[in-house]
Amino acid sequence: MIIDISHVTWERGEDIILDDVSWQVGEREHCCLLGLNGSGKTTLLNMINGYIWPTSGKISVLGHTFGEYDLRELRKSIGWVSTSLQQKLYGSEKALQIVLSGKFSTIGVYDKLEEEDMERARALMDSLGCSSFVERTYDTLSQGERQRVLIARALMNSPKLLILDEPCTGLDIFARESLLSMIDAIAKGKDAPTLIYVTHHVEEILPCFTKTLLLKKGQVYASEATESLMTSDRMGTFFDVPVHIENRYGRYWLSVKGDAWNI
Ligand SMILES: Nc1ncnc2c1ncn2[C@@H]1O[C@H](COP(=O)(O)OP(=O)(O)OP(=O)(O)O)[C@@H](O)[C@H]1O
Repeated sequence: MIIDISHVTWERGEDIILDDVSWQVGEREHCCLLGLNGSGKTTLLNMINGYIWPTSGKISVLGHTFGEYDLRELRKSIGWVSTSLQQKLYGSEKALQIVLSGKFSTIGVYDKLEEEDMERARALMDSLGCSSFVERTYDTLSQGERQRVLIARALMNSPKLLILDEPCTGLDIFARESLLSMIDAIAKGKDAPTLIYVTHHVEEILPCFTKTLLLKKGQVYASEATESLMTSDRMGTFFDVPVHIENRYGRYWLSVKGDAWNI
């Protein structure tokens, strides 16, 4: 089992941020995590990466039960691409350096690099369409270019679990589709990591994400095959708004029914 979360609750004062959450993800069972703002997605990811500890319940990631294993070691096998990571990086660093830092899961490179690390970083950048800006500083890159650099960085360590937290935020529609096709290629690759894709948008759910966890107000609303969740009825009840879901070319497209806000 890649992720095994059992009856996890996280309380902050009077507030229950995660409420009796259970979630299992098997090997290469690429999964989407969908929920509106404030539903608890980031909190759950912080927990999977061992940055916060549950008030109650049990967590095991990559077969290691929390509390019995060195989390710093565990994090080396998890690639995590998120906005908070973007904010921590040094803008003056070259894209190649940023990718190389993924080997040590550090911000900046302080350890010795081997020739094969350089080769791997360049090959990853190549496969993610970053070869034209290898030597450019991070702060000169567009949002789409930055996301690709961060994914290359996350893949440096050949992680077993790759978490992509809203990677399409701030991308235009073509940059989004281009990034999604790269993510699809990673999911289908030989020795692919298990992917967790976090989003607010059903349009971004690629066919490779066969399972979906719907999180609502800190609770698991549903965790099952994506196909069975992506119906107008179920998503309308999930969002508490009448919606229409269409499947086109294997992707789901959501529109809010015209009278939902008396438009
Ligand atoms: N340290 C904390 N102390 C108190 N409340 C917190 C803390 N961290 C998160 N919360 C609250 O928990 C709820 C869930 O937050 P979280 O960031 O996990 O949601 P999210 O689904 O990632 O939202 P978004 O899509 O907007 O990023 C929010 O109401 C947030 O204010």
